[in-house]
Amino acid sequence: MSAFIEQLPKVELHLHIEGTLEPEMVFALARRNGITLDYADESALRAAYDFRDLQSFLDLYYLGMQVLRTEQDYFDMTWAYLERVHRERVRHTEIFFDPQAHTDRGIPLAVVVGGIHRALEQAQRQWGLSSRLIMSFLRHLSEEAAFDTLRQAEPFRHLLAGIGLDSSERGNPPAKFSRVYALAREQGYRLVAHAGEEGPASYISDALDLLRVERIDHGVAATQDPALMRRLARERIPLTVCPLSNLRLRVVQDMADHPMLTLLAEGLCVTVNSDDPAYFGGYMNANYQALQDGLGASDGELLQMALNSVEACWLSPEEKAALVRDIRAHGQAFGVA
Ligand SMILES: Nc1ncnc2[nH]cnc12
Ligand SMILES: [Zn+2]
Repeated sequence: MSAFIEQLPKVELHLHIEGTLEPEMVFALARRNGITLDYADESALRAAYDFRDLQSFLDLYYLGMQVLRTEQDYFDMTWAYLERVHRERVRHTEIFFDPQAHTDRGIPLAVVVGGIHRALEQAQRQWGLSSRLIMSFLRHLSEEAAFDTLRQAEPFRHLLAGIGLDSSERGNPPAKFSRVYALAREQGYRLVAHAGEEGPASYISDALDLLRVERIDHGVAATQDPALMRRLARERIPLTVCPLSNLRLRVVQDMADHPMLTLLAEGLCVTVNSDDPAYFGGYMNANYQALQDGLGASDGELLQMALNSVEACWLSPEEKAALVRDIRAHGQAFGVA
């Protein structure tokens, strides 16, 4: 691991907290909750992490999170992630959770949000590691179910910075949720959506025009549409790109084919993120390292991506300025402009 990457101050903007459940924790929580799993042990589960596409991953992701039952389970999962990324010099993180994947199993939203929020607060107190929480709707479910979830979230409105849209992209276009997004916008939520991961470039334009999102999660399909790329660059719409996720879900066949540096060279506000690190082979450092090793990204390009993450995040201008200073000082210490 390069010392430049290890010590670089980082911001994460695309992380599904349920995607941080390592097989060891899945088994520990299953034992604690008296749940029998279909896999013999941790290594059998890990061996199943060989994905053909997004759906084959999602099937296992929804299965793994069924071990989460109590407020303490949600705390432990979130705390394990925060401890890990604190060691990787992550200074700020914006975290997705999938409420419907829990409430549909009978877990109250108060349990889910309570456990996650308690861990986020402790990380802020203990290490000054700041965070925001983003509630993500499952796009394979109905518009009505998303409306219902938005209503259920009302008591927790003050703990939720924004809403997102994830799960099976193809066949579930942004238009399906335009009315839900309009209501969430009225309620003061910030808006993001997954678009252009497996789906077409038109889903990116639709997320901008129909959902009015301020950031696109993934967005790598933008390379299919030069006019869209120019628009994303001109409007400085951030893309929260996840290199190892794209490789493991076969969005790209090889890291050498990844469009990250093309997007950066075209002037887009691209950022580096881990998506579901327990499933895709690495947290933040590993994603930066993969761009360097597999794509030949220079330290200067990685520094620019780290600065882009600060630009794209939801901290105050003062907090952003402090982070920019630290990232630039890190660059100077390594002789990178
Ligand atoms: N990469 C991804 N795409 C869509 N939905 C997700 N849920 C968790 N990870 C996801
Ligand atoms: Zn994602």
